[in-house]
Amino acid sequence: MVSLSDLQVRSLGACTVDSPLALYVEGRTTNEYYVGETDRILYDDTLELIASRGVPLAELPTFESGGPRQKIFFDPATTKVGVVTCGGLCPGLNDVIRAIVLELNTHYGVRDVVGFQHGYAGLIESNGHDVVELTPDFVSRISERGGTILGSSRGAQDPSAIVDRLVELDIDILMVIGGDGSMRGAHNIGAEIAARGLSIGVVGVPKTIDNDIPHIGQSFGFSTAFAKAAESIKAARVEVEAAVGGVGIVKVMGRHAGFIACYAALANHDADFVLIPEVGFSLDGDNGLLALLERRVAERGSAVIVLAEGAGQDLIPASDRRDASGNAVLGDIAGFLREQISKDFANRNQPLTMRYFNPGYAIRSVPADASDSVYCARLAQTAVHAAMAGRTDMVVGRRRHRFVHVPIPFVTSGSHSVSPDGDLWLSVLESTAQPFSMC
Ligand SMILES: Nc1ncnc2c1ncn2[C@@H]1O[C@H](COP(=O)(O)OP(=O)(O)O)[C@@H](O)[C@H]1O
Ligand SMILES: O=P(O)(O)OC[C@H]1O[C@](O)(COP(=O)(O)O)[C@@H](O)[C@@H]1O
Repeated sequence: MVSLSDLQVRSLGACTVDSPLALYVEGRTTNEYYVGETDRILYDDTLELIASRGVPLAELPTFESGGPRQKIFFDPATTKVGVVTCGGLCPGLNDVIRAIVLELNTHYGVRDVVGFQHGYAGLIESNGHDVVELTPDFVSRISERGGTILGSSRGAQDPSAIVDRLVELDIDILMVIGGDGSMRGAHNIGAEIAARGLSIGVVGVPKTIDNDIPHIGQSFGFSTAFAKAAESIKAARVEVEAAVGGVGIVKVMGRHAGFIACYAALANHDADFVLIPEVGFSLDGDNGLLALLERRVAERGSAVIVLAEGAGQDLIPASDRRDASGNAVLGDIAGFLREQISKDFANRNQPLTMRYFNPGYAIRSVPADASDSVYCARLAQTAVHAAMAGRTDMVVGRRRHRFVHVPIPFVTSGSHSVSPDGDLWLSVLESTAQPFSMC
């Protein structure tokens, strides 16, 4: 088993760059390691993860740098590429589709690009969805619109039927824009392709508005989404300040991760309490939400609660419902809090004006902002370079300002969430109310 300190010793010169294990520090302050021979990059957290699984150093999986290759695998003149978007919406989907098409056309001369409609369902012939021809003209202005021009869906689809369709349509590369579920699907499709001995590449561009995919840094569209969420928090602040005993609840998406709630709360200073799935909280007691809220409203006249949808699930009856893809359907924490707060204020004879905001779909359906738009384009370009070079069963991501190739199993196992001891959460606590949810 290798420890991080072993690697650090090696990185300081114990190995030469000719050794397959050779590591040297590329930038000592960033804690990233560049494997000279393979043009691969390692990071502390990856090394720790791998070391904790007891993987021998020689077998360390590493992240290959993204970018164009001198040798490509597919002949652009005969290559046909399919694009699909799956799962929930996210700002920037159309930017990614656009940039994939333009990169394939402009830099590689690939003219045959098609889109499958409504997620993996569009790859099942019997569902009867037409295939859309994606030309540079067709995609040139699509990034001005939110959502995805291809449509999306949830729900299990048979990888074998999908590969049948890819073969039937002569697809050489399938580009999947989707979240962890989509990438599990992409991995299964890749396995079916490998089992049949076919040369069809499957390359992913990871998508999640919740920003909870591990190993890829910030996901595209997230920054647009939390900026939009911040607008609702501001609106809630205006409303509650005008009311007598104003309490605002702004529910944002975030099934398992509270990044949208935290970043939106930090973007301006209108939130008093931020509730996220990663940090439990209680309603009752001196340090419980109800007492803190009552004090806040008594002192300042109003309060705004930013609530990630996955927060406080232990306080309400568990639901055994699942969505079409098998994701657990969350209990209605916002409804529960509204009820409890109303009862509590009534019991204390304290005036209350409740304002409830649920901007979830409004947040994720907007077009990407300028920064996300550029990020989407760069991710898409990296994905095209990887795909044309014959890479498969991988996604692209940006880590520490660098575009890399990440094997799909890395992004479908583990999770990325707000660390209760980390800088982000501590900043939220400093800028909002008491650390009640740490109890
Ligand atoms: N565990 C899984 N194995 C294979 N395919 C899956 C799995 N989960 C989801 N999928 C496929 O990925 C698609 C999108 O998954 P979903 O969980 O809804 O969204 P996301 O990709 O955003 O996580 C679904 O339509 C389904 O076909
Ligand atoms: O109503 P839908 O489409 O099922 O989406 C709701 C869910 O989608 C999300 O935005 C995440 O979607 P993905 O898992 O597809 O990325 C969650 O935050 C939210 O719970």
